[in-house]
Amino acid sequence: MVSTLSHIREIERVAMGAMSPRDAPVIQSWLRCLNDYKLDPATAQEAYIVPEATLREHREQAEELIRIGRSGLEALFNQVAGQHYVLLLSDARGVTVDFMGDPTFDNLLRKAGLYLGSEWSENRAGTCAVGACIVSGEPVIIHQDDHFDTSHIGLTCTAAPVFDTLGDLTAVLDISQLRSPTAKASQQLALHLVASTARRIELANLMTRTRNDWVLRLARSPEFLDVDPDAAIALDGSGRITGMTHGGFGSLARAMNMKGLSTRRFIGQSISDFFDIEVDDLPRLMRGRPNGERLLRAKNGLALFASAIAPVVSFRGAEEPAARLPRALRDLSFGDPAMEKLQARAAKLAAREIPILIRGETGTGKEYLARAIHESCGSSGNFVPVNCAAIPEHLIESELFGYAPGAFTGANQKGKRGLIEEANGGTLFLDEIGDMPLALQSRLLRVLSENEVQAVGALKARPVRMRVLSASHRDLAELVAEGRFRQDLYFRLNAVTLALPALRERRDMARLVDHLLRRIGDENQENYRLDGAARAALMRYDWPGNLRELSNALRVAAALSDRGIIDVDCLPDYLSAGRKGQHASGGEDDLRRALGECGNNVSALARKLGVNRSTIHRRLRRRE
Ligand SMILES: Nc1ncnc2c1ncn2[C@@H]1O[C@H](COP(=O)(O)OP(=O)(O)OP(=O)(O)O)[C@@H](O)[C@H]1O
Repeated sequence: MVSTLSHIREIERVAMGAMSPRDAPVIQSWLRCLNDYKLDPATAQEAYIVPEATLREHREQAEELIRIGRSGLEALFNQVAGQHYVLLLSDARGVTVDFMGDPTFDNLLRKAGLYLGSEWSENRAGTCAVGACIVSGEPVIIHQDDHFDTSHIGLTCTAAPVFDTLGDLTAVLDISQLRSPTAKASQQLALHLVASTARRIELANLMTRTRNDWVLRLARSPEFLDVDPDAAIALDGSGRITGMTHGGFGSLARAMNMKGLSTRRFIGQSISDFFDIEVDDLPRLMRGRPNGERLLRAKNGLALFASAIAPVVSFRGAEEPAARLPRALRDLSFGDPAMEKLQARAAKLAAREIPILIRGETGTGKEYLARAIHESCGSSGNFVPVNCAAIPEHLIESELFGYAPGAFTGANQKGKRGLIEEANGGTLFLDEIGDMPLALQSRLLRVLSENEVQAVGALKARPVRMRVLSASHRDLAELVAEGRFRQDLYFRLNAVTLALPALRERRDMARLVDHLLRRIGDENQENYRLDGAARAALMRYDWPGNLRELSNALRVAAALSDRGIIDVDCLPDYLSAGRKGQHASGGEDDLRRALGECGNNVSALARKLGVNRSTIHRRLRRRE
């Protein structure tokens, strides 16, 4: 094996621009380690295993992926049985959420980081298969001293990406060995195995998530059409593409001479834009017909075998589970599996006084969900939202706890009832709870454990009883680990977590858009309709501002429409131009630039981005 010193020297030579016989992805990753993450090849760092609470959160968020990926992992593990391979399934942040390895080597594997909870992001671990795959989105072999960090140069690791149906990287499947032959070519079979398992996981994921849609399986050879197709596409009732297996469709798109591999470009477009079929032709491609008849042709002439699977649940059927939900929780989603699961859990929890932590990016509807839970619980008290990030720090205490008459100079003579008391008998919704100052966290904890509140300057505490819902877009477990959030309060608020998916992850986008348009139409007593190009632009966009941004964009579009027809000109410029908008989830420098463009007016920027003012303030503060 290569010595540590010669490895460091080689990386230094590459940094100086020397030619290297190594593969391009390895060199690119080394340069990222040096230039972007400022890693030092001379400083070896052992594999990092995240704390147990963090692992639990990552696993909870990847619950469905783990379930779907499991059988793929098991099949692959059986294929390589006896060869001392270890399989890791990591999430998009590089944390290993599922693992399969020989328990005899447990200690060695854990030390090498080939274990549950190990973090293989490139900026932490240096060049490694999982990290390089996350950055490039391509399958990759990182063999022995391809690794950047000398701690890992004994390992061989091969990884393939797993994309969700909309084309976002959602996981990485990795196959590794502690010891292997010196030649990198020895891992080619591993590369093939891991890539085909990733393809199957993508297919299984598509099949689970698109129960209400048609699925069109495509293969270049008729024999594999029903058992192992090259790719699959999901289509809604009008023939619009709602999802696909990314890896498989990417290679078919190449064969169809379509430039640009991003499958996002296809979402929302009609199937007849790419193939010589209409939605009405799908039944003739169903199983049972001879394979020879199940042919379709791409626009460039490429012939493919196709097998269509009808929606498992009809649209009417899809409404049945929703009908069993309390009214307030019903129109939260329209066939998105993750949201349906969340709605069912929320309905069960609504009736009990269990504290719930709602997680989700800005604008995903955390407050909307909290209100729906409150309305479903049958209490007659108030719903009192408190945005902990928006209230200035010196006012939070008196706002929340209230104050006694003459408690401090400038206070109202009669004193003031705090928001906690306002919520007595109802629901207190603590939004952005991660921004609550530490000193007040202790006081809040006391209220929750003792069911009484003491106003500022008051001699006696008053009894209160309410349900507490809280929300954060930040990782509270991380704040706890950093000592910025009290662990006891975290456990008290987080009896259970409901995680709202980002809009770009949702599978019911088309129906959600129709629902929001219907709602806007009811308010304006008008009927709105999107033309094909406008709908495609909406489907393609990333929606960093989530539901708030979407709902604002539709409101503006409705106002600009002619006789209710919404075309691309009615959409915000950043949508109709097809570029990604400048948005609050981008870098803080982008945010400063965007703020400058709005004349440093935070309200104007918040309106433009479709987020709350507090979100902008918070992100700017984080930069300071
Ligand atoms: N399921 C839904 N159906 C329709 N509109 C929704 C839904 N969820 C949220 N919205 C709308 O989206 C906007 C944002 O929702 P909300 O304020 O609840 O998000 P949030 O996650 O709490 O945002 P923030 O992180 O900025 O506090 C609101 O205008 C709300 O009415």
